[in-house]
Amino acid sequence: MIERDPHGLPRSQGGFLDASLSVGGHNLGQTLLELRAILENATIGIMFTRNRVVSRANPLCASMWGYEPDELIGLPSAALHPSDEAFAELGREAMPVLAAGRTYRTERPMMRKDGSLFFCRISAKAVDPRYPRQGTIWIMEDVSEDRLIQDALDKSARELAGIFETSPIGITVVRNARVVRCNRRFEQLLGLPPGAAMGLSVERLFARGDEAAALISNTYDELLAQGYQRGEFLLLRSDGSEFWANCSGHVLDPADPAVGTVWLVEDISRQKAAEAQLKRALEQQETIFDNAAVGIMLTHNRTIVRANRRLEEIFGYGPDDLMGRLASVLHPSEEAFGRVRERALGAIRQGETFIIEIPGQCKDGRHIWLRVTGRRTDQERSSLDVIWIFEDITERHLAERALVQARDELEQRVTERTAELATANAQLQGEIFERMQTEQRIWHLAHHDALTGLPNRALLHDRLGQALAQAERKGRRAAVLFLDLDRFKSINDSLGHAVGDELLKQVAQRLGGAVRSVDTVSRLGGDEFVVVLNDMICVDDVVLVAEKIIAALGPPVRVDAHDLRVTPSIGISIYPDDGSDAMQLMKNADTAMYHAKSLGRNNFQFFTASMNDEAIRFFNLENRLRAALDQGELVLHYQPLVDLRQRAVVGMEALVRWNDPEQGMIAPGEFIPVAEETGLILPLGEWVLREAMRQNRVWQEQGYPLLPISVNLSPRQFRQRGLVETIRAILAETGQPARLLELEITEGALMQEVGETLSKLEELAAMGVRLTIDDFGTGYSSLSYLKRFPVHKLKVDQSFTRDLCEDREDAAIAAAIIGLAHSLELDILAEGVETAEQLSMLMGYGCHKFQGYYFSRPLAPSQTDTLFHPSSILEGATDWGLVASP
Ligand SMILES: Nc1nc2c(ncn2[C@@H]2O[C@@H]3COP(=O)(O)O[C@H]4[C@@H](O)[C@H](n5cnc6c(=O)[nH]c(N)nc65)O[C@@H]4COP(=O)(O)O[C@H]3[C@H]2O)c(=O)[nH]1
Repeated sequence: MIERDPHGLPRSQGGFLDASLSVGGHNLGQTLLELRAILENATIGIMFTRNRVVSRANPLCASMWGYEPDELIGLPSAALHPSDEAFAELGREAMPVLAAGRTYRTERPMMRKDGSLFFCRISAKAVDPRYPRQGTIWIMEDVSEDRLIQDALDKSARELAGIFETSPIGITVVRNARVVRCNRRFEQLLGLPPGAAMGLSVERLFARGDEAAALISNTYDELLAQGYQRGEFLLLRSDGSEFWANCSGHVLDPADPAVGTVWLVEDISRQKAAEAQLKRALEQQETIFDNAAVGIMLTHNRTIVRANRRLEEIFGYGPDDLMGRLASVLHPSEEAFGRVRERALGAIRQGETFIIEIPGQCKDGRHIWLRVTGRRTDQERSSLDVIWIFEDITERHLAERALVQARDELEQRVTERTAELATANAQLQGEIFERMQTEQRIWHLAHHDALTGLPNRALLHDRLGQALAQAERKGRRAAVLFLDLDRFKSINDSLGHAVGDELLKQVAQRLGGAVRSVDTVSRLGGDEFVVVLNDMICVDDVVLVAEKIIAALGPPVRVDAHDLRVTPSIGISIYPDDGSDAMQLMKNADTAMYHAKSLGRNNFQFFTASMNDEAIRFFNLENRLRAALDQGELVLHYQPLVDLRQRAVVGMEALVRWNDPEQGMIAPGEFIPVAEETGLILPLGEWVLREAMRQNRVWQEQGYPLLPISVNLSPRQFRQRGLVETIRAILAETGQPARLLELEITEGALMQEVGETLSKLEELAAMGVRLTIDDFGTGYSSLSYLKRFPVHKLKVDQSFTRDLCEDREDAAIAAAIIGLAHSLELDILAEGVETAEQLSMLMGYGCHKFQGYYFSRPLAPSQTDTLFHPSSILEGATDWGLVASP
């Protein structure tokens, strides 16, 4: 076995490795010795491995790994590595290279014996690539220190690169006036794409190209002299726009300026713009200050340090006169200034704006009014700097004072006027109240009957309209009761208006008591009343009310000393059966009322269609009568008035007839009431008067004896104004003496408006006209009046004559009337005498003058034989032996 040294080489002493050993002529021993010397003294580690075990290593290797030289030989190669994985990785990388006979190079961490690591640069090569088992030679170098330096260098280079690339400031390295390096920011500032700045001439970067060269050379000179240079330059972007840049440059190596310079480039366009803006603002502020329309003043601790032109103008000072003076100079007095200052200081010290309106004093002593605004300009300093604004409000102040004065005056006037108005208003209120009361009175008067206080026609229509609307809404009925008091006219005529009025009042009260409060009782006028019954469910209810009314009016009405009996005739129309509107219903109720009257009074009648026909007939009759009057269809018949004692005709009564071409002769009973109601009686009556007088003249001219003619005067005709004049004119016209005219007036007509009647009768009597009371006994006559009236004759109404023989009461009345006439020394005539019995009885009562069919019917004027010589006169005279009497 060959003895080996710690490096794995055969030991020389006592072995084959000595200088004498030679092979093939080479001195092998010498070679080995030289090799050992190399290994032992090499400054790099040399190691041989075979089968992943260290087979030989020089001392440096041992010291590098911290082993004793002997300890390395035979050590597995893996023990030298930090881990088995690191060793395996090296193997994977190195094996292919070594097998290819090439040198494998690497730098890797290795692990010392003590576990510490060091960095090793390695070169390895196979001893014989053909025979891997021959092993591998490894050249090792400890590069840990280099490595640390390099790492530090790399780190700082990375940090610099990071700064370089992320810097918000453009950075460029310039060499020979060209950009040799720059960061992205630098390119962005110039508007260049990445890499485009490289190699650019510095001159190209400047906006003013012509100035660039001089600028650059100056800058460079200073840069080189100081090693540092800073300046603001106007640079040019690639798109032609310009920007201001702050550029600071450093020489990279002052010892060798040729290495170049580094420049930091910052865009200060905004800053420049802000500066320009600030400058402009200051200039503007200055302009405003100088030209402001208000006075502006700056004070420092009460001293005026600045004042604008306007302030000087306001106070009448020259330019800069106020500078350095105390602010009190602008106030009327030191005390006034002190007071203002005291008030202002609190607010101003707290940084608030102080506003006040005060008087100020001009240079010439004149006082003006000012609005002063003050505000502190130095918030932090201990001294007090204040800006004051002065507005001259003298004119406004004066105007305001004038206004206040005017307002005060106005208020005074308003107060006075208000008082006046209040008085006027109170008066007005009073007047309005009075007027309202008057209006209410007027309304009441306009809508109520003055006598009874009942609703009048106008209000009735209103109420009726409401009742109909209500009935329609509820699907009920309403009734209209038209009520007329039978024989009221007679009472009125005979007992006077006062009695009649009182009677109507009491009737009104009784009617009101007979119906419900919701119903309406109204008076149309005269003795006509209308009752409206609301909300009637059936016609039977209406019957009940009508009966209630008749019952209510049943008991006699006490007026003065009279017990008056009035009975109603009631006509009823029902809504909607008898008409859909107020007018129709009223008309139909009226018609029904006439029907009730014609049926004997004191009863009620519902409207029927036949009644309506009757009304229509009445209407037609009126029209026809009017035409008849015009067309001369009226004629007069005459009936003789006989005096049996004289056995002579002592007068004629004119009775009108209507000779209708279609109907023949119509009796006055049919058309006189129509004429009376419509007013046609006035022309008709006048015609009768004229015709009667004319006929009498004709008879006189024919030789017949002079006889008075009796003419009927209807009540309306008698009341007619101008009646006396008309009669006088007719008598004159026909040439008849007044004593040949006898006027027959009914009792009722005479007893109306007694005073007027009396004067009219007296006028007629004075004229010579004779007056007869017709139908005596049917109305109410006051004996005292009878005595006073210039009446000549009474006519016993034919109703008493008719039943004289059968009815003792009628006989008694006839006898009484005849007796009355005698006692009043009035002429007496009984009408309607048809029989000898009647004649006999009447003569027995002392009546000698008669009119009736017994002597003659009314005849046409041509029948003079009968009219002037009624045969019955002689017969009567014979029968009753009157011929012999005187
Ligand atoms: N049953 C019966 N009747 C007899 C008898 N004798 C006479 N008469 C009728 O009795 C009426 C008497 O006239 P009167 O009482 O003035 O009543 C008159 C009078 O009030 C009125 N009248 C007639 N003509 C006129 C006139 O010209 N003017 C006015 N205002 N009224 C007139 O018409 C009434 C009726 O007149 P006439 O139909 O002509 O009726 C007349 C006459 O024809 C008799 O024996 N028996």
